[in-house]
Amino acid sequence: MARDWYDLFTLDHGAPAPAPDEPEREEKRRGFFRRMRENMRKTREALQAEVQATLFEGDLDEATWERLEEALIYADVGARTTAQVVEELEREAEEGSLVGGEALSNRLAELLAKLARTGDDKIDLRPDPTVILVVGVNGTGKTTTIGKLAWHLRNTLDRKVVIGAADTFRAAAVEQLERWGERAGVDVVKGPEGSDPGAVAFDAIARGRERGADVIIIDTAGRLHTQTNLMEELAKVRRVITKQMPDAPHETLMTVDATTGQNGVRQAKLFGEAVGVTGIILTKLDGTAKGGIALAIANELGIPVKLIGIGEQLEDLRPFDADDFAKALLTA
Ligand SMILES: Nc1nc2c(ncn2[C@@H]2O[C@H](COP(=O)(O)OP(=O)(O)OP(=O)(O)O)[C@@H](O)[C@H]2O)c(=O)[nH]1
Repeated sequence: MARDWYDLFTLDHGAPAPAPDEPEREEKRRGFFRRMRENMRKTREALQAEVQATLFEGDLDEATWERLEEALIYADVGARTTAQVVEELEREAEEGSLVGGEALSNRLAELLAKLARTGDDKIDLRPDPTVILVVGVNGTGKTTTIGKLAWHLRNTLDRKVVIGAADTFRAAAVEQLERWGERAGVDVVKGPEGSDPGAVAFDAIARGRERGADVIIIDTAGRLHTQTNLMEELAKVRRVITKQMPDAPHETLMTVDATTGQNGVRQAKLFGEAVGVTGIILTKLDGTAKGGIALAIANELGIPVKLIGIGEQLEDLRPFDADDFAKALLTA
């Protein structure tokens, strides 16, 4: 059942985070799953009708597989990923190992989950302090996601967190972070408006170390005058961090807005090439019928999705679990 916050992070000596008692944890995981399923209603309903029409009703012929492919492509699972999954399902159905709509749709969920699992999908908090760089295009939910992540690190895992407000391009982003800082009980380090983002990142790490922070999260700009400027600036922030701590940043997370569909896949590719993204945070899955993009990013770019956003509430940011995600997409 649903991966939770305790599963996502690797803590001291590889030990999992101290979690609540199993029954309480299990209850929370069930709650997570229900909420995810409910909030991803748009994608689920769009897919479900087609899965019902293709796998549960009528014969399995050429037209069935084509219609299923169209439905998955519409849900933004991506052409390559869709082709792989449907080909495999068709092959297994022809061999006779899958009989009936339920067996077929369960297998479809399994195949989708398999493709959505890629690379290391945990976040290693063993480096002391752990530096997490967060990048992503404006409006994709970067600032609010950092706030929620800081809240969970502080309040669910009892980690000391410092946030560096290196999005010096947008004053409102700094204010937003400060509000989150107060709410989560974590320090926010900022510079004067328009100051050098590298300098803010540098100060945040220095301050975090002085204060004995376990985790330092660096916010960055999502828009500049040109895209080239932005990529250069992000690469520079990264270099400043590495100069100060040779093995940092330990994690570079990128927010991608699920409602932007395949455009999000292109963004992830671009940022990945410029700053070496190690994990995706896919936001706004609640507002789209195209939630399949999580599968396309993982399978086509080989970057693991580590967190998903399924709404604006604090509890709507959660660790990504490929099996649960596929189930939430396909089960009635
Ligand atoms: N429905 C929904 N809204 C979200 C989710 N994540 C973030 N948002 C909302 O998206 C809007 C933009 O979020 P921000 O955090 O300001 O985005 P940002 O990427 O930091 O944008 P800049 O600060 O402009 O770079 C806010 O209204 C958030 O509440 C999500 O998972 N679902």
